[in-house]
Amino acid sequence: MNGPRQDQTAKYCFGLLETPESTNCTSSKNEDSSSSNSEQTPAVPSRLLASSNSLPDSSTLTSCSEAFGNTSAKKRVQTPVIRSSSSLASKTPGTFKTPRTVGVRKTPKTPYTSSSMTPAAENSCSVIVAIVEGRGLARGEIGMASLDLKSPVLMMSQFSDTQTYVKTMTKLQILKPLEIILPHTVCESGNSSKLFKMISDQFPNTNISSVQRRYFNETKAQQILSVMCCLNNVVPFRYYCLATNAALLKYVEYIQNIIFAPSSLKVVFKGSEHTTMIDIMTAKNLELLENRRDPFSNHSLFGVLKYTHTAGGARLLRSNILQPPSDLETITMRQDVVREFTEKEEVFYNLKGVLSKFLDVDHIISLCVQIPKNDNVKTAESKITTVICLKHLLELVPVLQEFLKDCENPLLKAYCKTLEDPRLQIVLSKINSVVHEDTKYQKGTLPMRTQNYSVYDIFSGLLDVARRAYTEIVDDITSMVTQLGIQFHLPLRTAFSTIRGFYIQLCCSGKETFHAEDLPPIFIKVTKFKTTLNFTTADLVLLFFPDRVKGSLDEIYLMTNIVMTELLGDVRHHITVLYKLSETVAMLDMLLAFAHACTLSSYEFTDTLAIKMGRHPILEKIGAGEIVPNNTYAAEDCNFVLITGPNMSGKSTYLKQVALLQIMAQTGSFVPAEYASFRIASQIFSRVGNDDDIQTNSSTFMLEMKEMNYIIQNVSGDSLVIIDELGRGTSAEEGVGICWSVCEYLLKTKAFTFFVTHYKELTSLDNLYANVENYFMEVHRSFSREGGCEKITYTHVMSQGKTPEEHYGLMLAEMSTMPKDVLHDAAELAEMLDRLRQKNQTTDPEVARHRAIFKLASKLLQVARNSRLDLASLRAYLLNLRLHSGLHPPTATPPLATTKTAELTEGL
Ligand SMILES: Nc1ncnc2c1ncn2[C@@H]1O[C@H](COP(=O)(O)OP(=O)(O)OP(=O)(O)O)[C@@H](O)[C@H]1O
Repeated sequence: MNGPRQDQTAKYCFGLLETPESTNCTSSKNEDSSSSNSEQTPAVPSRLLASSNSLPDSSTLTSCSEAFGNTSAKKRVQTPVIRSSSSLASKTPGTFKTPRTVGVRKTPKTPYTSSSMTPAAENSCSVIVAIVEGRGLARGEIGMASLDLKSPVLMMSQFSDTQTYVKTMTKLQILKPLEIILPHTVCESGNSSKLFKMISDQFPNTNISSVQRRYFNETKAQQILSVMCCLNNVVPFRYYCLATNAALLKYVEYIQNIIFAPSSLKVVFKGSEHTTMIDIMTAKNLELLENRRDPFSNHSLFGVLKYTHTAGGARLLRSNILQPPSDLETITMRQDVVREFTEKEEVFYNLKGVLSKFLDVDHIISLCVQIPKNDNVKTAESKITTVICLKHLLELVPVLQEFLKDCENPLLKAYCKTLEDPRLQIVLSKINSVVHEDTKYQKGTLPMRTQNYSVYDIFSGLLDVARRAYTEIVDDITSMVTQLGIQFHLPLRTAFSTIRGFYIQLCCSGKETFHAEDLPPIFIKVTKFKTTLNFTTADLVLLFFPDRVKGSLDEIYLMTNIVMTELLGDVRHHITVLYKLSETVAMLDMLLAFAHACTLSSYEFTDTLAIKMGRHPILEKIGAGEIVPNNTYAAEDCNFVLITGPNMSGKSTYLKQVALLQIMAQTGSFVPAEYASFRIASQIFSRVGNDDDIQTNSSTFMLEMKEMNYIIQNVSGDSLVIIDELGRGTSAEEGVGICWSVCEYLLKTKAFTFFVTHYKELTSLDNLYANVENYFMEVHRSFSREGGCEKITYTHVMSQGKTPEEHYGLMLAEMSTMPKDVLHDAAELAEMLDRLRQKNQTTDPEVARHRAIFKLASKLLQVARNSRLDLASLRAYLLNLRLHSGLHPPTATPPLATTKTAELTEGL
């Protein structure tokens, strides 16, 4: 064990070579605390320091070096805490920049350092938490990493949260952090995020520090953790929680000055409460958000369900697919809503109609809460637009409420009540006191600009004059463009963009196509955008743009800005009700989308997974050819389903179908099946991928092993696991060995596992384990006279038992142009190996008897838990069960079902 790993002392290196200076960090801390000049902060290993940019523009921010007892906060605001040692940085290849941290609140009292621990410190907080939130469509996706300085356990979690951040706050309450680290972008003064504000409010005694967002880097985290994690520890493939780890670990090293030994850190992944954890690889394998082959196609689960009309609804759908709820009450409540929507067609269409008019509520809220650093025409314009959009939203609220008022579902009633909140109307009347009542939100920059000056003439005649001047100018431009259109017989129209100003647009999407070259020379600066040609004329540029138009508009905006700033200040007092509105609209939109996608949806939640005639939802969306439905069954007595069958018979499709239907059911959506019963899964795992991971430089085999290790370490009794062709990246013997031991590991758990394999040896697992059930994909062979060879027809039907097909790989190969003698030799060898294998596969009658007893006992238990039959039917069913148990000779009594689930059990 004298390899290089041992030489890495208590230090992880971010792609840097180790140098002796790095070990001096701890001892230098005390020297640093007496210094007031943060540039000399020796707490940071100087060789790693790199240049830092200017600090966030905020007078409230104080330097993190306060943590080390420095006093001159003001000076430190101007001077970055961690500075580069340029000479050293330039000498070190690939120097890693240090996280430039800024303590937003007071000094954290670090109770524990790697070198000392006082008794008093033992009871105090010692957890440092890093949090990051996704952006754009991923907003609400929270990554969290926490490290208890008292024990080297790194807790990671990633979950979807609402705009009220209930889950985040709950988690923080549990963690009781000493310090919270956030990306600098969310803490910037005047531009701080809602998450930052909530944390500051709810954790007034916790230090909050900001770190440059670029340190929330998932690739770096993987590098760091690969060095720092315990050898058997596996890090989940989840982007945001990984990203937080990079910032957290770097922060702990540089600011708390704590360095962990390599392979010493334990990583624990904790998903969010009441949601199912789906790791990023599984999300990719199952094509939850994106089609694997074509990222732009909508052939993904998200694409199947995306009938949403609002951005908030789409975001909610996305996060629910990635993290479906796992608490029964939530799911059944949603199911009931979807059912009500499907039953009440009028309500469905009315709600759909009004929701399609909604704008992105979250975006409008964020515009309302952002305070620009400087006021200028652009920010003034944005404020007016925000107010008009908000007015538009609030005017839709009573309409939405009206359509919901007769709904019976408690969830819909609660949403209706939210919409009744008088604060919504208070905000609207405040807006109406400033903006003309007939001002309407309109699509497009030009119409919106015209609306923007529909503010009451608070400044008596002044604003009116400016407004009139602007209208005249716009009228002049419009008539000039109309004239040009008549002159050149072209369908021209006036257009406007903030960057370009006024310009002329020619639409080329109709019957006639226009090319830039064919335009008369009067038209200049021609650009093509999708289906339009955009251009201007010298007259338009000279006469109207920019000064005349811009001057009058600027005047309007600046005058209106004063009013708008005051109005938005008032709106912010009622911002919580707007967040609630946003949540309501998003949830209604998502549930309506589920109702839209609904075809048949009859399912319940029990302890059994039983799907009758289930179909693959994405395959169905693609709509190429007939979809063959299949049944699925897994229960306590049969929680391990082993599937064999020839290539192309539909095994992988079937596996994914099971997981996709489970996810759909847990989101509250329909499932494409005749009937289904699900057991709520706390985690869904998959090992399906077949690509080499170039990014992490892993071979196929290495990747399979990593993924399997992750599953093994995290699987629990209520997980759903799908595994496709494990072990194919190595030799057949090793592959069988690995598969066998993985199967045995999973068989010890109560997880529902669906395992697809080509290794026939594994089918004899059912001799040893009564909870293994073999299934196979049926194919039909026929002789094709035309081709003079055997033909295979794929039925895609799954049946119970082991596949009778032999050497199907060779059959497929025969269809290729492989030389006949090579194939002949291969067939002979395969047959020889088969004979050997069959010799070892004999079923002991005693084993078979034990198996039958186990099955009967499990079925009886299932009946006791789920039966809803009357006494006579139950008696008949139990008699039938005994007769078919294999413990007595069966008679001709037809099977009777207790519930639909039991019916399926029999059917399968
Ligand atoms: N139930 C089904 N109904 C209709 N088409 C199906 C069904 N299942 C699979 N298919 C189609 O059959 C083809 C092969 O399916 P799949 O890749 O799942 O087979 P496989 O058995 O996993 O193959 P291999 O062992 O080579 O990986 C796919 O094109 C798929 O669209």
